[in-house]
Amino acid sequence: MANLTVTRLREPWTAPTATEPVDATLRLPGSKSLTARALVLSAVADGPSTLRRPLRARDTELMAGGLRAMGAHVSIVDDERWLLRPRPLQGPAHVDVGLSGTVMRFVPPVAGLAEGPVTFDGDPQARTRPLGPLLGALRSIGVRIDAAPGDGLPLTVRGTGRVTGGEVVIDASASSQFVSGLLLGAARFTRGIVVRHEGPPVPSAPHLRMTVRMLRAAGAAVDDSVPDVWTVEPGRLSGHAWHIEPDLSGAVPFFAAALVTGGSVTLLGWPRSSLQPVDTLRTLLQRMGGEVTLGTDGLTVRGTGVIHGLDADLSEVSEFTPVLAALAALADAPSRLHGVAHIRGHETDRLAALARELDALGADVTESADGLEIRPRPLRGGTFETYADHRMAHAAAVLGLAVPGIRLDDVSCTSKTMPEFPALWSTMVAGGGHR
Ligand SMILES: O=C(O)C1=C[C@@H](OP(=O)(O)O)[C@@H](O)[C@H](O)C1
Ligand SMILES: C=C(OP(=O)(O)O)C(=O)O
Repeated sequence: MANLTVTRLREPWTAPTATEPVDATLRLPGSKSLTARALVLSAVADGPSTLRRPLRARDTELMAGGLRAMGAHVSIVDDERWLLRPRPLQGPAHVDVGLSGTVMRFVPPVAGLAEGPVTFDGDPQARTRPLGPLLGALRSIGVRIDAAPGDGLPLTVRGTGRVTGGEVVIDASASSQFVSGLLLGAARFTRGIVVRHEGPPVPSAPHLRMTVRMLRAAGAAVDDSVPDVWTVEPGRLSGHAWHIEPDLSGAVPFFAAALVTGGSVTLLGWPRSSLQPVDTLRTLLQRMGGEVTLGTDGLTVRGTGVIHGLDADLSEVSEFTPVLAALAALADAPSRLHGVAHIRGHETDRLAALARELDALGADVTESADGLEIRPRPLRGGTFETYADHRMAHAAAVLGLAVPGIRLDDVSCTSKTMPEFPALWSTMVAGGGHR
């Protein structure tokens, strides 16, 4: 099966160093996770949906492209509004998953509902990301799938237009996205679905709550009252007007800049009640020395001139690990970040990559099975490899605020979730960023 992915051109970048505290008010792009779910739910709904302020980035364009390839009508009215009209899902189709966990885990269950074969492949690193438990679960509810040895990409879902559904048992400890993927299309399965997780804890609980809340908003009957069991009744989903919140994980490096420089960063457009784990981020940043407030103008983080070390289980918010590790390397005391064994299966093995790159800059880092111990030391500039991982690039940018001469081998990986990252970041550091 051909890999149709177009190779990205490497873009080296030297992270700008801050000569004064940042003071910025920014509007950031929409949440990747909310946009991905809104697209999938809209594709299996009965009527048209709109997405207000969605994320326009590689991951969500690939999601839209995959659904389009199977027949959904996705139109980008403008950057503020996308329109999705569901159509009968059909193969033959090809879905390029890029390096996106959401595309590779949310679309195959939906492809089971298509009539005809749907092939999936992605970037070379995508082929090493865990997928087997999801494919096994889908097979157990009647979906035919041919996959590469090791049960990963490239693969073909041989859709028949219907999925029987019913009860599945899965070990979702490698990724919460297995469960979210099974649930998102399940209202359309003949018998709905009961997903029962068996194994070490499922990470990323806030993302599972997001899936459940968005399914309910689309009209699905969902029961998540029993720990590790999720039930979606068969039924129709209605079209919905989705309002996409700004991306919290994408916001983390900008907030970190306030801590590193003793400055202030306000992100506009934060809802009072969020589907993302804002309170967890607030607690973590406060423990590291920041002041966090949610006001009428947005979410503001102020640095107080100190960065404290942090001992924290990050299993619920593992996406934050790279940037928090960068903060930890600049802190006034050692840190222990743990509970995140599964991020070895993210865009890259993030624990190994962070240990290697922080070490190369002079930090004293010990990698454990499920985390990192970081003992701050004076850091020096040098090349920082990003391993095609947007959040490694974010971590390097944060370090670069305080350490001159940090050169990223490639910053284009930030296009996965925020193509405007290098420009926004440079504007913020140069003293701009007011809107
Ligand atoms: O469902 C989602 O949108 C996500 C779930 C999490 O995945 P894992 O549970 O694999 O960490 C998170 O890290 C990822 O960036 C987005
Ligand atoms: C783990 C991440 O992404 P993905 O959705 O590709 O798993 C991430 O964005 O940090």
